[in-house]
Amino acid sequence: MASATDRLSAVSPDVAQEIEELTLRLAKRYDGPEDEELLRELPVVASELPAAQRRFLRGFALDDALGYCVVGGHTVDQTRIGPTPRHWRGRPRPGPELAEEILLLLYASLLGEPFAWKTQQDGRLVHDVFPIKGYETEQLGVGSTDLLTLHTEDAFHPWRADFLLLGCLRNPRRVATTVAELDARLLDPAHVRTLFQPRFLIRPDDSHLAEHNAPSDAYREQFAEIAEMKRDDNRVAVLWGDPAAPYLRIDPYFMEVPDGDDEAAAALAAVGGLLERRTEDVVLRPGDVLFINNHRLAHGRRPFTASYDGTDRWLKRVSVTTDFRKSRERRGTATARFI
Ligand SMILES: NC(=[NH2+])NCCC[C@H](N)C(=O)O
Ligand SMILES: O=C(O)CCC(=O)C(=O)O
Ligand SMILES: [Fe+2]
Repeated sequence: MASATDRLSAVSPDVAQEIEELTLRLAKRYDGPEDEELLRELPVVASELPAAQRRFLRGFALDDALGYCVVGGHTVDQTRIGPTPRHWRGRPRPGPELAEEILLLLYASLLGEPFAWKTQQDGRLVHDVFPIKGYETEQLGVGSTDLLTLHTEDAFHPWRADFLLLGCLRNPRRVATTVAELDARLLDPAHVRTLFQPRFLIRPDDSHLAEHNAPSDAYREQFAEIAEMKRDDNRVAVLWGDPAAPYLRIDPYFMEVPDGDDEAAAALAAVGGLLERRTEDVVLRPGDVLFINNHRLAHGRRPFTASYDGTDRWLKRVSVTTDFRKSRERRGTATARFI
């Protein structure tokens, strides 16, 4: 078992203030989270983050053993960021929370390159996670009243994130993010063998649907591809890598097994059930950054009732890849960040 010190790192109030000064300075200098100059500078400026936290994250990434860790203690100026928005579309850009977005991007740059999808949140680099009216029962980050079921982020996609960062701006009613790591020793070896084989159908989750994005002709091709993948017979393995400590790729809500493959059905139920039984709650506080190893952790969110009065839970989300080349064919230019 990992000890709490492996999982948690906190910056002191003094250091938090220095970091806030840094990110506020950067927020003045750059146009927004997608500013090319900012993105180019990220790893250079990230050297101004405290050595202890950089070392902590280096261990998290290199050791590749834990599913998640948290760096906490950052300052979030509740007055400056303003009320939790009603929607991520139609907001001033940049928003008053640019400093917090930059903090996430700085941390992201220590792990790899931040990237995003043309088919999610109208092609933004930093996503919002807050409840939106009308989406209560959706299996989306912007849902609320239904449990957000355990998933690998963008599990359907071969170029899914290696790391996922969730930065908490506010969470007054202490709604938990759910986390589940896999201990494959607890699975029947026959199930493990099956899970290593490409016998599982997986489909894009609903956040990539055209109906959840503003109509954009520019990305017509990408949405058509998502629609095709929804229909496709895309068969993947759930486990891969080191047989003794396999990586995980799972989103049972959007998965099936081919008709008649009872072995695959039993194995998928077994791993899903194990993850559910081992699920823990992580309640993020403002100023916490949750780092997810997207090959080791399945995550989700407990159900809650939104108030839509500006005080709702508000997180920011950034995807990170350790290998930009694998998506190069689709990114137009070497520095383009949208797949
Ligand atoms: N099991 C699931 N609900 N998977 C989809 C997760 C939500 C998705 N990542 C979003 O941006 O909203
Ligand atoms: O709200 C959370 O804590 C997690 C959200 C999430 O998993 C997502 O947006 O994909
Ligand atoms: Fe997620």
